Amino acid sequence: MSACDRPGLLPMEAALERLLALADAAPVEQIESVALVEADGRVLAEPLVAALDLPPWANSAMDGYALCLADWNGQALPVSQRIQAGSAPEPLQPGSCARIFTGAPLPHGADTVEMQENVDLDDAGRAVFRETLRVGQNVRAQGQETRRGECVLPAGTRLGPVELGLAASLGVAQLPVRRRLRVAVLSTGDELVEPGQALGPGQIYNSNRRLLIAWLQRLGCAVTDAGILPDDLPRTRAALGALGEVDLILSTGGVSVGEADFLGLALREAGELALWKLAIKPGKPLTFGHYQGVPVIGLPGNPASTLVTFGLLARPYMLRRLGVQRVEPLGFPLPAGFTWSKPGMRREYLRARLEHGRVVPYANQSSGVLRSAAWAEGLAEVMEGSTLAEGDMLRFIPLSEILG
Ligand SMILES: Nc1nc2c(c(=O)[nH]1)N[C@H]1C(S)=C(S)[C@@H](COP(=O)(O)OP(=O)(O)OC[C@H]3O[C@@H](n4cnc5c(N)ncnc54)[C@H](O)[C@@H]3O)O[C@H]1N2
Ligand code: MOO
Ligand SMILES: [Mg+2]
Repeated sequence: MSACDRPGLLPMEAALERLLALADAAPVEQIESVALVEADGRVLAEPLVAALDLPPWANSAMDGYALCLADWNGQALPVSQRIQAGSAPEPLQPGSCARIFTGAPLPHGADTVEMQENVDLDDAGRAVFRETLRVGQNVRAQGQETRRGECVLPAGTRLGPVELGLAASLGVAQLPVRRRLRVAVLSTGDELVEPGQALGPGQIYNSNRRLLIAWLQRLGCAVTDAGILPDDLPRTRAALGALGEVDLILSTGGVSVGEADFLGLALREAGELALWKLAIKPGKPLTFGHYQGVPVIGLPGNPASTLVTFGLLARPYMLRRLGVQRVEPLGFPLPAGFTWSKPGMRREYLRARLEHGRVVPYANQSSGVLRSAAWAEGLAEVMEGSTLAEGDMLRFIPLSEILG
């Protein structure tokens, strides 16, 4: 029996497909204009079209001498002007060359730049060109990077340092972005206390809350911290109903089959439990539903399960709601540095790192062990039903690809 055949266990692709379809059906459409300095991590709402050529004028790629090669007879040329970046040159005097520096505008009439290392100055201060020259060498033509009117970034681009630099290079000071996704974070569990407090009997510190809030902030979300919810059905209902205007409720814990797992129960009772048991490990009891019309993603409470399901399912869902098209991490193939002899029913995401070019998993893969992810550099994907010998290829998803 494969994982796909196993009753009630949904394969990863099917779960993601469903989540993305739900996201497509509930897009965040509002747009706001933000200064570039505020735009890191936000999602571009309209295509960015160049309003000017880049570069705006031909300029020199080297420190050296600019000349008109067509008019040159191979003789030493007098230096008729000096052009620094930021200056406005005179047209090039016929029969002369111009001293020029990197990024300075080419004077009208010049078509070629020779780097200064290949030029000598004779006793009369004329430039002697030692090497063969080629028309256009070391010249960055106007519009060679971008022509006015070209789309340089499509709508739905997630803005990062490169995109912001590109927008700045085009003189754009403000960008239209989708408004922030408003996410409420709920931690469920009677056993949870916050760091800084004393641990009572049976209690543990709430780690998921900090993990998720930091991650959501990196994702550009507006976060409502809804604190800790006790394992109690009436209070779960009340808390879910009191979260105000949010686009998503993200909870951890309380979604498995235990008698104290009330999140799933509250959603089922409201008639809006949509999901699922997934064929992935960790992360099997991921839950999706709505509460009074607001989407709810119930992440499994075990911290490594929270990490994997948020990174591989909730994060893509959230980005898609903002209009990002490619939302899944790509990862890349790498050879396994371990063997896997027992094919599993669920696809496994091992917290792993690279050692000597091979993927090595953390020794303790229990889904309660968050330390595994702090040690790891990525998630090693072991497909359901498969075995691995050392050197077999698997997909490695760097944590850096999903953490942000
Ligand atoms: N009989 C079964 N029991 C369990 C199954 C199952 O199929 N049958 N699935 C297991 C799997 S797999 C997972 S994953 C967990 C998921 O459980 P829940 O999502 O209901 O989460 P809880 O039971 O509330 O907590 C699980 C675990 O994680 C700890 N936890 C919860 N929240 C936090 C937090 N904010 N910070 C740190 N640690 C947290 C909690 O104390 C538990 O140890 O269910 C299995 N059981
Ligand atoms: O599927 Mo659970 O998340 O392994 O512990
Ligand atoms: Mg439970």
